[in-house]
Parts: sequence; C-alpha cells; structure tokens
Amino acid sequence: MVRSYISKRVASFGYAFNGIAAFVKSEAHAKIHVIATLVVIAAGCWYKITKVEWLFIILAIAVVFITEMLNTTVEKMMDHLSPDYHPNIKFIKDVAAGAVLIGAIAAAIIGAVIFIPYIFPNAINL
Ligand SMILES: Nc1ncnc2c1ncn2[C@@H]1O[C@H](COP(=O)(O)OP(=O)(O)OP(=O)(O)O)[C@@H](O)[C@H]1O
Repeated sequence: MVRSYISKRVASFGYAFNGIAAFVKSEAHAKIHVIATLVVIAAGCWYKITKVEWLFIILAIAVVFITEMLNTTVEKMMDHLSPDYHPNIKFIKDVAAGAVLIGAIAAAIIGAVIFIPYIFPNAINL
C-alpha cells in the first residue's frame, strides 16, 4: 500500500520531468528561456548577488517558465480541440499570451533592478 503510493508519486515526478524536457525540446521560446536563465545564473555568480536578490531571480525565472509552459499547454489544447478559427479560441489564446507578457515584463524589471547597479555602479541607484 505505502510502497504503491510511493512508486506512484515517483512516477508522477517522472511525468513532470518528461513534461519539462518535452517543453524545452519542442518550443523555440523554451530554448531561449533556458539560455537566458543560464546567463542570469552566471551573472548572479559573477557579481555575487545577495541571498535576497537570488530569491527574486529564482522567482522571476519560475514565473517566466510557468507562464510560458501554461501558455504552451493552452495553445496545444486549443489547436487540438478546435483547429478552426473561433473568437473564443482567440480570446483564450490572447489571455494566455497576456499572462506570459506580464511574467516577462516583471522578470525584466527584476533583472534590471538587480543587475544594473552591479553592471553600472555609477549609474543612478535603483
Ligand atoms: N483557432 C484560432 N481561432 C482564433 N484565433 C486564433 C486561433 N489560433 C490562433 N489565433 C490567434 O493567433 C494568435 C497566435 O496564436 P498561435 O497559436 O499561433 O500562438 P503563438 O503565440 O504564435 O504561438 P507559438 O509562437 O508558440 O507557436 C493567438 O493569440 C490568437 O489571437
């Protein structure tokens, strides 16, 4: 009983990791996010950003990936259910894309507020 519960949970983790791998493999946006994430992590290590700054960076990375992954699932679901043009599909896809945009803008602001003072120490203090 306990064993089957644990093996089911382990399998669920496997499916979730498969989902991340499938997303990165199939979506061009995902590859760009992975490269951007690696650049940001390298910059964070290089400038030795603080613990709190790391927390914001991790949150920003997560928001970008989560919104992009949910947007991709919404797009795939809509294309599967209704490949033809429909105003409701337009609404659903546009709202999902809007969520991605909000996440990306928030991440860009967080990145700028954290890294600009490190990159340009003499610039205005953000
Ligand atoms: N079946 C449809 N019915 C109505 N409008 C649609 C439909 N498919 C796409 N659209 C419109 O086209 C926009 C782009 O849709 P699409 O699925 O191509 O997303 P995308 O952002 O270009 O995705 P990706 O670049 O990840 O393939 C949608 O936001 C929506 O406005």
